Amino acid sequence: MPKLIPPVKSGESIELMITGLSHTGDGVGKTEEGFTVFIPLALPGERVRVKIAQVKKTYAHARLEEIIASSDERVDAPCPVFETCGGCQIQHLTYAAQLTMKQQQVIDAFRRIGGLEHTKVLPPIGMDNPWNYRNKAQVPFGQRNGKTVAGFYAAGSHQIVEFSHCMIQQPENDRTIQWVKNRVKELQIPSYNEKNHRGILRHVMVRTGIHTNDVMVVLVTNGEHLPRKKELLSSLIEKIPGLTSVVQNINKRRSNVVLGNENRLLWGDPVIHDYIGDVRFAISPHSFFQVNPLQTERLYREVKNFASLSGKETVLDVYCGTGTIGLYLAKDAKRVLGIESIAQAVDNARENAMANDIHHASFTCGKAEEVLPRWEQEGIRAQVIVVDPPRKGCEERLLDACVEMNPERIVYVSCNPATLARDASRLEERGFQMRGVQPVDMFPHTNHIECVTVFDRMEDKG
Ligand SMILES: C[S@@+](CC[C@H](N)C(=O)[O-])C[C@H]1O[C@@H](n2cnc3c(N)ncnc32)[C@H](O)[C@@H]1O
Repeated sequence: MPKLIPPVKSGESIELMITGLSHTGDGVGKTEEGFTVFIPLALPGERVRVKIAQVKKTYAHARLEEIIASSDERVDAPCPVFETCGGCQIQHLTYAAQLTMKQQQVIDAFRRIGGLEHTKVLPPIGMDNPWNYRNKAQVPFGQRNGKTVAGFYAAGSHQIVEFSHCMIQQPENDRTIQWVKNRVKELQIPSYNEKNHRGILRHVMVRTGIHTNDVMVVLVTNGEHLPRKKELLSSLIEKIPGLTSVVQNINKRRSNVVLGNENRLLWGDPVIHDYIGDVRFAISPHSFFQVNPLQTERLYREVKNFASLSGKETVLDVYCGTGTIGLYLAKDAKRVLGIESIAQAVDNARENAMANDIHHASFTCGKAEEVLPRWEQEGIRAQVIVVDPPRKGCEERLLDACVEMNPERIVYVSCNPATLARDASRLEERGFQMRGVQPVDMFPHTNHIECVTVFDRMEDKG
C-alpha cells in the first residue's frame, strides 16, 4: 500500500466548507482531496478560514480563524466562558439545531457502527427551557501563580477555567458553588496541586434535589485534615438555604477520579432526597443519580412505555444505580430485581425500596456481566430486562445471558449512541428486533445524548 501523504501541513491556513458536526460537537470539513478536518466552534453550512493545528494520518485538527459565511443556526453563546470552559460544546448553535444534530448523530452511529441502515430514530425529546438543568456540579480546586483557582476544566486539559455563574446549573447549585468557592478562598484553605500532590482541597461537589430543595456539599480532601473546618462549616450552615448534608470525602490517590472511598459526615444527613415521579430517592455522595431531573422523568416515562408492563412480569433493572428505574416501574410489575456494582448505591436502592413501601424489589451488588450469567444458570427468568449501562455499553457475556433468559422485551437506556448501536446489532443477531430509538436530550448545549429503545423477542427459544 502506498503511504498516504496528508494534503495539509501544521500552521497552514486554508478555506473550508463545513458539512457536518462530529460527535464531540466540532465542525467537520473536507479539503479538495477529501481529507477530513475537525474545527471546534465551526458549524455546518459555514464557509470558514482555519489554521491547521495538528495533522494525523487520516485527518487533521484546526483552529477557526474567520467565518466567511455564517450559518443561520449560529447564535451568540450566552456564557462568557463558553469558548474556554469544557463543560458545553454547542451553545453557539440554536437549540432546535442542537436537537437535529443529535438525532443525526444517533442515525450515523446506527449506520456506521451497528450497520443498521434503516433504524427509525425519532426526533429527540428536548427541554422547553434548556438552561439551569443540572442538579450536580463537581468543581476542581487548584493553584495558579500561588493563588487558589476553582472552576471547570478546559476541554481536553486540566487547566481550570474560573467562572462566576454556570448557566446549565440549577440556580441553587450555582449559588452554592460560588459561595463555597469564595469562602474557601477567604479562609485560605490550601487547594490541591496535582503536579506535586500537595495541598488539601481537591474538589467541591454540590448536589441538589429539585423537588425537596435539599442541598449536599461534599468537600474532597487530599487526606484527613481539613483546616478551618469549623469556620467553613458554620458559615455554610448559616448561608446556604436548604443545606441538608456536608460530607468530607478523603481522596489520597494520585488519580483523576474525583471521589475517594471514605466519606466522613461533617454535618446533617449522610444523604439528600429527590423524587422521580412519586418515588422518593436517597442520594449519597457516591451514588449515580441522573443530573437532569426534569428530563429523567421524561426518559423514565419512555422506559415505562417501552416496557409495557401488565403487572405480571418479573423485571430486571441491570446497572440500577440507586434503583431508580426499577422502583419507578415497580408498581406495574410483579417483581423487580436490580444489579449494581457500587455497594453504597445498592444500599441506597434497598433503603429507597423500604422508604417507598416497595417490598417486591430486591437489589444485588456485583458486576452485571458476572451476576446475570449466574442467575441465568440458576434458572432465574424475567419477562422484561432493562439495561442502563455506562458509556462503554454491555459486555457480550451480559447480552448473551439476557438472550438466554428468553425475555419478551429488552429495554435499553444508553448514554452513548456508538455502544448502543454496537449492542443493537449484537441483539439483532441473537433473535431480537429493535422497534425504534427515542433520543432524550438530558444534556442541552453539550454533545451528549441519551437514547432509549426496545428489542422484542422474535423467535421463542422455548
Ligand atoms: C448510566 S448509570 C445508570 C443508573 C440508573 N439506572 C439511573 O438511571 O440512575 C450506570 C450504572 O451502572 C453502574 N455500573 C457500572 N459498571 C457496572 C457493572 N459492570 N455492573 C453493574 N453495574 C455497573 C454504575 O455504578 C452506575 O450506577
